[in-house]
Amino acid sequence: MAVYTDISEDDLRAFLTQYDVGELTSYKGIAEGVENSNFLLHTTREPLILTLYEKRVEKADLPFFLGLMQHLAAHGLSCPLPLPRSDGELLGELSGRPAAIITFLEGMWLRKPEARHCREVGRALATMHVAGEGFQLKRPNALSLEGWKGLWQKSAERADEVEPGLQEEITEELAFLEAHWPRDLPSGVIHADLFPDNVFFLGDDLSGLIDFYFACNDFYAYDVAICLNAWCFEKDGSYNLTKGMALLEGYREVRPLSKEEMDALAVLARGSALRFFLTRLYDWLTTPAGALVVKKDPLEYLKKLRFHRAIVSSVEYGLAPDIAS
Ligand SMILES: Nc1ncnc2c1ncn2[C@@H]1O[C@H](COP(=O)(O)OP(=O)(O)O)[C@@H](O)[C@H]1O
Ligand SMILES: N[C@@H](CCOP(=O)(O)O)C(=O)O
Repeated sequence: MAVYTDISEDDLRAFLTQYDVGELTSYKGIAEGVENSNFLLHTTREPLILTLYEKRVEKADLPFFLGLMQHLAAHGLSCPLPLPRSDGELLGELSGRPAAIITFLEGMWLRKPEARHCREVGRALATMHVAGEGFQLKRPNALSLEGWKGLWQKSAERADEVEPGLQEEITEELAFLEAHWPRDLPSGVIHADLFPDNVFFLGDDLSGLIDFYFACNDFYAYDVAICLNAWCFEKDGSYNLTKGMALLEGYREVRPLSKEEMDALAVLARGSALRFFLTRLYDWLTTPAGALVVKKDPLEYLKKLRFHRAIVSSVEYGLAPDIAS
């Protein structure tokens, strides 16, 4: 459960006087998520989500995230909208944390997504990439090569506690990625964390995307690689080619992938696997026992990383042989 910061009813009521949302009738902490504290608010009008921004979110980045949601919603993507306060600001403060209220998105995330859902996700990801064009604010990806190195320095010494030999393996992987990371692919605003828990469905229909708090400017194909990792592997660690094919086809229905992007998929997937491995490893080693959060397993991403190392052609991800190399 991710509620790092508690709120009192009095403080919440005082906070809400700055918004035109009706009367608060109830509120509760949400037992999901990893990064921030989220609360579901019921009012005499519509349900709302209150988010208190926590450790990994820089306050200076919040105008980017909140402005992006407004931009994407205005350009045809289904996603939550931040509510302005009576003074026009999107951001306030509650219990000593930066805080915002966003609209409630109907739907549920899928515990067992199937290939047809992966196709929808591919389409939605490409729709987001297209909708993000023209968004004026920029945010470099803090969790790309330089960020990985910083995270690794904080965990390297203790990595072998998680699996013997990890220190050497990850150090070599970082060196490989530094030498082979693409320099020039089509880029723009990416979601950067489009995992199943951030995509809502109503029945089989995708109802919207949430959690834009890792969004940044980076290669579009890197976002595709993040989704392949997050959606197309089975619990036993195997890659599901049918899901990969569906996700890539869905994406390409909305935004074409160039040959350069397709050729780069394996290295981007390695980088993406390393990125989630490193944040999970850091959290694994540092989250205090008893914290109200479910820690995610870094080794799941180590297995994915090893899978991508063995890829010789992007056909293996599900791209048709005539367009893959
Ligand atoms: N706009 C929203 N509408 C409905 N539920 C939401 C919304 N935003 C967050 N939630 C709920 O809160 C949970 C955690 O949100 P998320 O943004 O993923 O948190 P975190 O950034 O901490 O990972 C989601 O799984 C969902 O249940
Ligand atoms: N998706 C990341 C963790 C971030 O969690 P989220 O709740 O913000 O999606 C991972 O799986 O490591």
